[in-house]
Order: sequence, then structure tokens, then C-alpha cells
Amino acid sequence: MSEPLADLRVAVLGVGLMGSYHAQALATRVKGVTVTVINDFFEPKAQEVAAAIPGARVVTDPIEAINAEDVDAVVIATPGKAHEDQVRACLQRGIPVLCEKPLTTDIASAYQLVQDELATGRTLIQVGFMRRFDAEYVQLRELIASGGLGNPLIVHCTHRNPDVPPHFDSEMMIRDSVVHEVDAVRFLLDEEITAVSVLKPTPTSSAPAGFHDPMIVILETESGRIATDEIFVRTGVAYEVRTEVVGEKGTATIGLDQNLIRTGTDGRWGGQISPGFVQRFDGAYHTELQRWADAARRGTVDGPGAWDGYAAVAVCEAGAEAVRTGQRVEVAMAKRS
Ligand SMILES: NC(=O)c1ccc[n+]([C@@H]2O[C@H](COP(=O)([O-])OP(=O)(O)OC[C@H]3O[C@@H](n4cnc5c(N)ncnc54)[C@H](O)[C@@H]3O)[C@@H](O)[C@H]2O)c1
Ligand SMILES: O[C@H]1[C@H](O)[C@@H](O)[C@H](O)[C@@H](O)[C@H]1O
Repeated sequence: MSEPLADLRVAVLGVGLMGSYHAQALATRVKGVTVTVINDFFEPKAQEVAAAIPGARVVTDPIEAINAEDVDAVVIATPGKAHEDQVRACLQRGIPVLCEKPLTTDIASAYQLVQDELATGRTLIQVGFMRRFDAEYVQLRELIASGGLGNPLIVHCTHRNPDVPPHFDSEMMIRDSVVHEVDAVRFLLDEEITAVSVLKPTPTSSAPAGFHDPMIVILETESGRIATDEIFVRTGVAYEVRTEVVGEKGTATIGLDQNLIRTGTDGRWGGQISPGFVQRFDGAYHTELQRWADAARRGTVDGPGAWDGYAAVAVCEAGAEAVRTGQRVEVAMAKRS
């Protein structure tokens, strides 16, 4: 492996909600990074984001951006359907990539990326499962691993968004939202998920016709544990992500306070819950980006990789089928090579 780079030159692809946040964070808060290239299909957006980052320029074609001379590593925050080609281009160039979840939107392409990375003989793909960098999730995993809860039997997850764009249908709720709990459960329990069932209660009146919001997703693991996930993305309330683990010797819950600021006025007390994922997981995104950048300067990555991305896609594929059919669906996953 070559000498670490002095300053990692990064291209950010897709600068909508998440990508513009990552680009700003990389440019202003992450050490050892220069954002050199910004790309977005919607060029005015790319221009606006680049204008706020000294030294950044716009490259209009995503593959050209990946192959630009002044780019050592890439952050991909385009929609899931665009990820496959862009991640593959990073592998072909042999540079580290942090790709937002989901790795891809179908199991075959996700598996192909696992194989493509293996063929490079290097570890270049990191997937944006930022909860693995959240202090509470890390503590919960350590508690479980240390035996503090005894054998963990059940995981209860709650994932509520105040709102989502109008096109966010039941399948996207699985592939874009539940994918976080799929990874969190794999991270906490250290085993694969083998089957998925989905219950569809009466939808909220703000859900478009035919959309199942909320849903209860039930994940079964290879050792027989169960995780439940309430996914509800149009609550109109706030961003609420909680996880409770029930073990043989005790229980542990994270996310209760949701970065709550408690206020007292007029003889009443109250507070504000994190309005969105950026506020709730700001620290996690920052740690994720810093560790990724530090590793990328050495030509590798440091976080959930291609296999984690593939496993999550495989579980979500089963989840999407469970939504469509109402059946319990077994996860079709290859053996890890
Ligand atoms: N980890 C998290 O918590 C988190 C949070 C939000 C979004 N995300 C992920 O980030 C990605 C982007 O989500 P978002 O909410 O920012 O979406 P968004 O729609 O706000 O932004 C996507 C941007 O990508 C651009 N784009 C679309 N196709 C492109 C292509 N082929 N090449 C270049 N640019 C393209 C669009 O013009 C848009 O500006 C998704 O994969 C999403 O799942 C992750
Ligand atoms: O893309 C977003 C993002 O991944 C958030 O972290 C999640 O809470 C949302 O449900 C999802 O829509």
C-alpha cells in the first residue's frame, strides 16, 4: 500500500439533503479532507453547494467526477438506484468510497459489487450505516457482547419520521428506512437475519392510497431471536428512533431522550425532540466521515462494508416481498466467501 495522503481529495456525488450535509461536514468539520469535486444531476444544486466550499468545482458527469485527477476518494449520496454504477466506477479506479445506504436496490447487483470488490483484493466499499458510529448503539453492542444482558432474546425497534417525500411508498419504507434497523440488528446481535414478515395496520390518513404507513416488520435471526420494527414515516411529530434489547438477565433501551432539550416556562416543563435524522445522528455522521476519511487516506475504509450492504439489501428484498404478499419470506443470501 502507498504512503498515506496528506489531504484526502474527495468528490461528493448527489448533493441533495444528505449529500449537501456530507459535503459541508467534510469541508468544514472533518480533518484531513479537501472537497475538490461536487456532482449532481441537477446542476444548479451542484453549483450552489460548490459555491459554498472554497476550492470545490462542479463536474457534471458522475463517472467523470469519480475519475477526476484531483479525486482520491468518493462519497455517494445519490438515490439508491444510481449507486451500483457509481460504486463500480470507484472499484474500477481503485479508490475508497463511502456509499449511502442502500448499497443497491436489488440483491443481484449488491452481490455483484461484493464480488467485484473481492476481485480487487482490497477493501474499498463502505456503506453509510451511520448508526454503527452512534455512541448509544456502540455502548449497547458492547453491553450485549460483554454478557451484561445475558443472552439477548428480543430487539424492539421504533423508527418514526415526521414526514417523507410523496413518492416514499411501502417498498421505500423497507429499502430506505427499515434498512437501518436491519443493519442495527445485525450489528447488535452479530448474526444474520433469515426471515421477514410484515404486518400492515390501518394506515395513517396522511398516507397516499395504497401506501402502508405504519408497518410492523418482524425479523428472525439465524439463532432464532426476533426483532420487531415499527416503521412509521408520516407521524407529523418528530424524528424518533429507539431500540430496546430484552435479554435473559435484563433489558436496555437507547434513544429515549432523542437529544431532548428540556425547557421550563410558564409553570410547565417540556422540550423539543430531534426534528430530523441530521440532528439526531449528527455525531454519528461526523464520526463515520472522520473514520472513513482517515482510513481512505491509507487507501482503505473503516466501517460497514460491501457484505453488510449486500446482507441488508437481501433482507430488504425479502421485506419488500413480505409487504407485497403478506407472507413470511425467507431471506435468500449467499454463503460468505
Ligand atoms: N444515512 C442516512 O441517515 C441517510 C439520510 C438521508 C438519505 N440517505 C441516503 O442518501 C441518498 C440520498 O438521499 P437524499 O435524501 O439526500 O435524496 P435527495 O433526493 O435529497 O438528493 C439526491 C440528489 O442526487 C441527485 N441525483 C439523482 N440521481 C443522480 C445521479 N445518477 N448522479 C448524480 N446525482 C444524482 C439529485 O438531483 C439530488 O440532488 C439515498 O441513498 C438515501 O437513502 C441516508
Ligand atoms: O433516507 C432516510 C434516512 O436514511 C434516515 O436515516 C431514515 O430515518 C429515513 O427513514 C430515511 O428515509
